Amino acid sequence: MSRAISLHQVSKSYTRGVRVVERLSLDIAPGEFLVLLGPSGCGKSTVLRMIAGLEDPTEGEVRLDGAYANELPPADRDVAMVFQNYALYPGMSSRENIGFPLRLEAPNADPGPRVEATARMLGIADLLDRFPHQLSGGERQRVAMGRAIARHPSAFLMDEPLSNLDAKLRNHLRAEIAQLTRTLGVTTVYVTHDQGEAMSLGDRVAVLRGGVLQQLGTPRTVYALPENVFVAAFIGTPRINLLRGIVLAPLDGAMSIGLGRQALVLPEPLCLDHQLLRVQQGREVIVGLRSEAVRLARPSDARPGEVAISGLVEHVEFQGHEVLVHLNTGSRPALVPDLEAPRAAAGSAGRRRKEGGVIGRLRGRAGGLRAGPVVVLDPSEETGADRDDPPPPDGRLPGDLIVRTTPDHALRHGMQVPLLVDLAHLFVFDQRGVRICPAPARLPDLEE
Ligand SMILES: Nc1ncnc2c1ncn2[C@@H]1O[C@H](COP(=O)(O)OP(=O)(O)OP(=O)(O)O)[C@@H](O)[C@H]1O
Repeated sequence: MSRAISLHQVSKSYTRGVRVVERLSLDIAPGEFLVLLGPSGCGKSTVLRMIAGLEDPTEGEVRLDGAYANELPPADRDVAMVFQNYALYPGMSSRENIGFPLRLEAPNADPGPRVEATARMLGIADLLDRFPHQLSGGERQRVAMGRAIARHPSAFLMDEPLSNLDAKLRNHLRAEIAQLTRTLGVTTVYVTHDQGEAMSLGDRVAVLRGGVLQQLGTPRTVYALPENVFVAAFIGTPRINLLRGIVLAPLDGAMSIGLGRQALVLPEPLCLDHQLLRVQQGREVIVGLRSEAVRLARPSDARPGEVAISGLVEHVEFQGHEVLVHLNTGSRPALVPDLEAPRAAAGSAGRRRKEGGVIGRLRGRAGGLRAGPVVVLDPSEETGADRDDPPPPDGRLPGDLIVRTTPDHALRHGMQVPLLVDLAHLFVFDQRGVRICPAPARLPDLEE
């Protein structure tokens, strides 16, 4: 039997007053594969542990198949957990490790047939008599999966089960997990900070930031219609280009979005999404362009909906089948604080110092957003650097725009190249980081 799992307004505090999960509501259908995705420390494991019964919610309800389950002991929840560190008993063989929970459940039954059937399913039948120290990482994780599967639980809870493995094995086991959970039809909640893993495994992905749900949707939706700049930046590689822009909507001329030294001129007649941007006239916004939204081509090659800008080649990253070109277009990048990991220490000190500055203002505007502002419009205000010469965010190479292209372009540092931006792939976010183009599905009531 596969289980429905619901969280209703669930919050968790370990320390009084500090919520690591904030009013989280999720409905996971029987047989669904749901991925909890977010950066380190955003509360993913805590959510999983509350579903498993290993942590009590401070507020809210956990429901299993619709029934209130906050007080149900872990052993009565019929869920199996798989951990990052395998958690195998070192003194037991694979056979004993896989059979252990079966012995606990039914001490008088012979676990042998189920252990062997599970091992065959996972391709580890020949490893049953080995001990954990005689197994590779991938084999250990298969045994750990076997221990979870053999019980025939009604849900799997997996906490970064692949993160200790090398990239090749990770991809391989990822495909196995996808196939296995589909075959078994068991509800699975899977925690990861790896967006690629989330996108390839999940029926739906729940993106968390600072304990707050940012978006819940299919991989396709969170990629194509991110609700805010954090989701846009967290999902997709290379990371979406985020540039500071200003909406220019003169009464007597073409509407455009200024990007520092250049502008995106919005083609007439304006589509509905661009018409709706008119109310932002004069306001700062964040422009999001994924690498596939921009191509290296001359203005004369423009297709309908494409507008021309240009960029100076700063760096060329050869990737074999494609090339990532880092360009300087004369615009300023916008930062997403939680994702600029190497900056964390200096950034948080800077944040404290600048509480009254732009961060404070943004925090104020963000209102109830406990996780703080989603975006920092000006990196120089974060770093205290010279406004005219903002350094590239740490961990990123110079340039404000990364474009993907084929390896046949002969590109050199310092070349000026023509670019075409496909406005069908234009994202615009407001100063709080909320997506305003494409327009949100439900527009606010204009009477409000
Ligand atoms: N037992 C605990 N006592 C106090 N604080 C805790 C405890 N467990 C977790 N936390 C804190 O709660 C926050 C969320 O932790 P959690 O492990 O859920 O995050 P995560 O998203 O799973 O992170 P990671 O990907 O690094 O495992 C963190 O700030 C963490 O330090």
